[in-house]
Amino acid sequence: METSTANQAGTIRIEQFPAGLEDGRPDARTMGWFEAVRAGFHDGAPEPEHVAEQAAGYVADGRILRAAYDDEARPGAWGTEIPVATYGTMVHALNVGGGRQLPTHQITGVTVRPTHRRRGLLRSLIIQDLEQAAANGLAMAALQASEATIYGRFGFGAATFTRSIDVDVRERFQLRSSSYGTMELVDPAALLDLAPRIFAGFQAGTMGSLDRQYSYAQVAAGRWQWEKPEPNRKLRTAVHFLPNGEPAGYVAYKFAGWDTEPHTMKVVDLVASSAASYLELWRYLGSIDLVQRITWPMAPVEDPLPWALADARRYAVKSEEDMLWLRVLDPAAALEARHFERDGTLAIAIQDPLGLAEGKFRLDVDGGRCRVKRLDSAAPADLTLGVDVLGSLYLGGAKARTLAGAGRLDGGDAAVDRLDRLFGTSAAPYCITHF
Ligand SMILES: CC(=O)SCCNC(=O)CCNC(=O)[C@H](O)C(C)(C)COP(=O)(O)OP(=O)(O)OC[C@H]1O[C@@H](n2cnc3c(N)ncnc32)[C@H](O)[C@@H]1OP(=O)(O)O
Repeated sequence: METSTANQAGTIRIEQFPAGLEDGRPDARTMGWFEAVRAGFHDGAPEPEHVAEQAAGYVADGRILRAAYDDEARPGAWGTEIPVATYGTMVHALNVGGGRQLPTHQITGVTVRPTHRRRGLLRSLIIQDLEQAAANGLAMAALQASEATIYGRFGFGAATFTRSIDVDVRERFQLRSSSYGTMELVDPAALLDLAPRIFAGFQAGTMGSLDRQYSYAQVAAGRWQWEKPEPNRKLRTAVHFLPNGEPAGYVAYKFAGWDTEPHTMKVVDLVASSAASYLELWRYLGSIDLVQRITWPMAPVEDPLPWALADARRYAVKSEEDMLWLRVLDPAAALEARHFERDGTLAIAIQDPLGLAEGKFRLDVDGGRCRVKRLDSAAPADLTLGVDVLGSLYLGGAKARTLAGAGRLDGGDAAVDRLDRLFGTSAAPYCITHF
């Protein structure tokens, strides 16, 4: 697909194409996209020995790439085949509670060349893409934001959060519970098969989790690093097996080096399909000799670990960050897909700067299922909120009371409480998939 957009940068040609391989190499458009996206995130030029594997990963993910080209050649400038803006999408399942999964439109790899920034290129790309995703029947879009100030204007709200933690594992590290099942150090290669299997258990049981793309099993297996498809020889991996022999959790980790004080083990990936497995992974990490600290940037905000420790002060939260941002494209389909823990009724007015989710809707929740009816514009609403606020509320990761206090939604106290009761979840949503 090809379109043109006239913006303050002049006429820019936008193309949309699937990530592609030709004779085992990225095709020309995919290669140009790689060049541009790496420059956009301040990485070096793509390394010839890596691009084929990376492109194969993109193909496996079914990624669709968008690229904006400025065809006006200037002497010595980067070739016109290298886009001035990049944008990528793929679709994976989002756990929306009660084990239900909602196909979700993921946006990634958004960059605009410094020479073309702030001329409306991102705006053109994202509007075109969101409209297309909605027309294709996708009810939800998601991204992770490099800066918190960019995507609210396009209807995205922060929906899940994670903690970066340091755990002191010197002599006093001890769990209150007795051990369960067995931990085994395994060859990282075994994770190629085990990691997706274990993650499937996590995905099925964790509201807010997004299914993972191709690169995750490669990283857990030590075949790739996060930054590039190059083996990670420092990686160690251990698996938790239930008493019946089923693999239920894994941790991939690497030593930070003897020069790092305190001596630190960095968790690269940690996935547990149950709370018990989660604690066994930590029991294992805490038992590694010569290590004084474990670091992990993806801990849950409602983390059982400090409560499981004999000394909770071994556990320090270094920061808490937004992780998944959600954008409702179709309110009726998104809300009807979600599981609700309580029944109730509410009429909401949604304001959407792009018009996609604009309107008034009545929510009737019965037995965990929501039925949504569109109301006419004159109908009264209990609450008025922006579509970005709905994105933050959707998984229960933010409370209406908090957002009302911030002046982000309009309505009486009783309606705000009703929304919180309706959308409340027994566990905070949790996503450990970067994309
Ligand atoms: C999902 C992801 O991939 S997140 C990664 C995002 N990419 C990066 O952080 C890489 C470095 N940054 C960039 O490449 C660019 O600056 C981008 C992609 C963030 C913005 O691209 P641009 O083409 O300059 O944005 P564009 O001109 O369309 O701006 C659209 C609106 O967003 C605003 N905006 C753009 N970037 C930013 C920013 N970094 N902070 C705050 N506002 C911003 C603009 O002011 C404009 O506002 P308005 O239309 O409401 O007046």
